Amino acid sequence: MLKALITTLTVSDVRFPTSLEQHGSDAMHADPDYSVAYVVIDTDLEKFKGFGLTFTVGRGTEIVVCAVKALSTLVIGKTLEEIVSDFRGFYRHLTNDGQMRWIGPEKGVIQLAAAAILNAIWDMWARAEGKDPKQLIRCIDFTYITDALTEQEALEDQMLEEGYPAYTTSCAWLGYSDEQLTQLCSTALGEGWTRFKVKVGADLQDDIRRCRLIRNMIGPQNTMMIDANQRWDVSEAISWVSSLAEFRPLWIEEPTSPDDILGHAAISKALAPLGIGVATGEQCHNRVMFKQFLQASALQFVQIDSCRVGSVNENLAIMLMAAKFKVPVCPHAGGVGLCELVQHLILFDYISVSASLENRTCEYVDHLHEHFKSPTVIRNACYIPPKDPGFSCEMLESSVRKHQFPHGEVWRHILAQKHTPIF
Ligand SMILES: C[C@H](O)[C@@H](O)[C@@H](O)[C@H](O)C(=O)O
Ligand SMILES: [Mg+2]
Repeated sequence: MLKALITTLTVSDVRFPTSLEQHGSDAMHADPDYSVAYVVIDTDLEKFKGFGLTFTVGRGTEIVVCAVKALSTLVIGKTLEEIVSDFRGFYRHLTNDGQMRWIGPEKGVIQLAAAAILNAIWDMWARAEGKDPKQLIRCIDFTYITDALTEQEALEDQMLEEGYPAYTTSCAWLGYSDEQLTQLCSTALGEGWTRFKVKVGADLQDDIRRCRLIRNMIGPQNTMMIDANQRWDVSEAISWVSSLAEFRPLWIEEPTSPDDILGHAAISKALAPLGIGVATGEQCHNRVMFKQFLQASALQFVQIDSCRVGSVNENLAIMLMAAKFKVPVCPHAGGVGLCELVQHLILFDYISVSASLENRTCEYVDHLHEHFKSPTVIRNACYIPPKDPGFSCEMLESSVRKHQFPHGEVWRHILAQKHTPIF
């Protein structure tokens, strides 16, 4: 299958009307419609395809779709073997095209588009190799090295049996009422969740009330994180979060502009005595910025994202740097398909890089998994390793068809109700 020649790349604008119920809402994104630019790569081998996506929150997905189309010219006509035998070279070919790099480089829409394509290539490669977690281990001859390597097998087994610890963001989106918070939090507690993220940043009194409600429900032993989605200036972040310190959040996520590395460093320094760390990464453009965040001690939790940067290739670099700086990786997930993708990265981080669960947890959001062929499996608030070969982001054809924007039946109906003409 490695010999397969890439013949076509199609990309669709697929949107889910999550804003209707305020799912995903935060202090900066009041009405997200969770969406993807969804990529399908076809080859000259019948039925051998790759599936990839990048996540967006609605309007603007059409621009990412355009960027994917522009980049597709760099992929079509190559064999999978050509790509993966010099994957570093291909990565640079895709992200450093002499003309297209001007609209990046390695940031913004063009970077999201590169991620969608690279995710699809990784999916193809994993399918070609038929990799499942056990198969990788079965390739290794452990003779004479078991004193050094049995641990790795044990880590693998532990993941297969117990899974990777997750936290939930589904209980406390900013647009949810207190009644919803209470009901969702009590259901989550019943399901065994022990870590809960609460959206903050729009109104301090609301935040105090909501954090108190959640802390009272989850008790002192469980973990709470808070997420401001870039809402504050640096000094405002420090004073606002200090007012929430009594609720003992583990971290404040995205307190200020995602580009302000020194600002994050100042916030980290000010909040350290309160025992509150800074987490960021879901809108961090690339490995260079992560390098500086780490060098400046500007974050205490690295939130890699499987679509914001250049797929597995770039996330491997970020995970290895995080390990070197001894900062835990706690990926950003949720949206559409992010949980499906990022679970692969976090398992790699645990089994091959960090070998530690200390201060580590991966985000989980309980929306839209039903649209995937191999949805994530959560057991006792842990990600259970996926068994199907691939990158787990193949969507159901019927879901793609119905949610295509603007002509799929779901959107035709919504736009007709709003009397919005379909362009
Ligand atoms: C608009 C989105 O739902 C964000 O609020 C979401 O990604 C969030 O920051 C998160 O950490 O899950
Ligand atoms: Mg966040």
